[in-house]
Amino acid sequence: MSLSGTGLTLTYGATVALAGASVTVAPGEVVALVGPSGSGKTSLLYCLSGLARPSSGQVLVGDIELTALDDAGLVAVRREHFGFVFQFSELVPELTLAENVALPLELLKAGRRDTRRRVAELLERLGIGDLGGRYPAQVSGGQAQRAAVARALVHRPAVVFADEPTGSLDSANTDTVLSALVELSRDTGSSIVLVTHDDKVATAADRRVFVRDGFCTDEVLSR
Ligand SMILES: Nc1ncnc2c1ncn2[C@@H]1O[C@H](COP(=O)(O)OP(=O)(O)OP(=O)(O)O)[C@@H](O)[C@H]1O
Repeated sequence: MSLSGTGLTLTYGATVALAGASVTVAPGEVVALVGPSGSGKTSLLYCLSGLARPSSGQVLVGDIELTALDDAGLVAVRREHFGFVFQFSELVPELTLAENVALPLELLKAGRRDTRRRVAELLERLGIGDLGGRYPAQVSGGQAQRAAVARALVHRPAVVFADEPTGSLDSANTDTVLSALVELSRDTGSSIVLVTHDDKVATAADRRVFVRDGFCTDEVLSR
């Protein structure tokens, strides 16, 4: 599914976070949003993913107009078509890693056996196959972030949104988490929209989109 945002604006009181930003992400494409601090990268990611409503502009996911949906419609699209990875893994502390990874499939009412198989396969591929029974507090930050990547991809979403997914990791864990995210998304055909300050992470993307003063366009980027 392609994803596009057109003419997105977002204001917080007197602060203009987005000033008419436009970006299109092709199916399977990995796009890094880069730019100075406060330029609007996270705001853009939030508007594209339905975590925030733009003040004006349009977001299309395939032929679904995200910006026209009510809250229940937004939740349904996010559950089925999107996956999320944040800077700190934000796993549910009361659930084991395997239970955390299974959550998106359970919300979509997937069968129990398929869920168990898919969760085990992903944990294995991420090198944490033996940690499925542990709770988030019992694993390292890098291991928790790998589980967060598994959770974002378990339901084969159209788009994974990742806000500083390696921002809290050392360089070895950054490499592991980043390559897992990109490789697994190739398998599932998911596109990735990621916000990063790390040049190495941005280089792993198919394309970089420069956000400045709440603005970006695909034309500027392709220069
Ligand atoms: N919840 C909020 N309330 C008020 N202002 C906000 C809020 N979120 C963001 N802003 C403001 O909107 C602008 C864009 O912020 P945003 O977080 O999108 O930038 P960013 O490029 O992701 O920054 P960083 O790289 O520092 O994370 C900034 O001026 C910021 O202070």
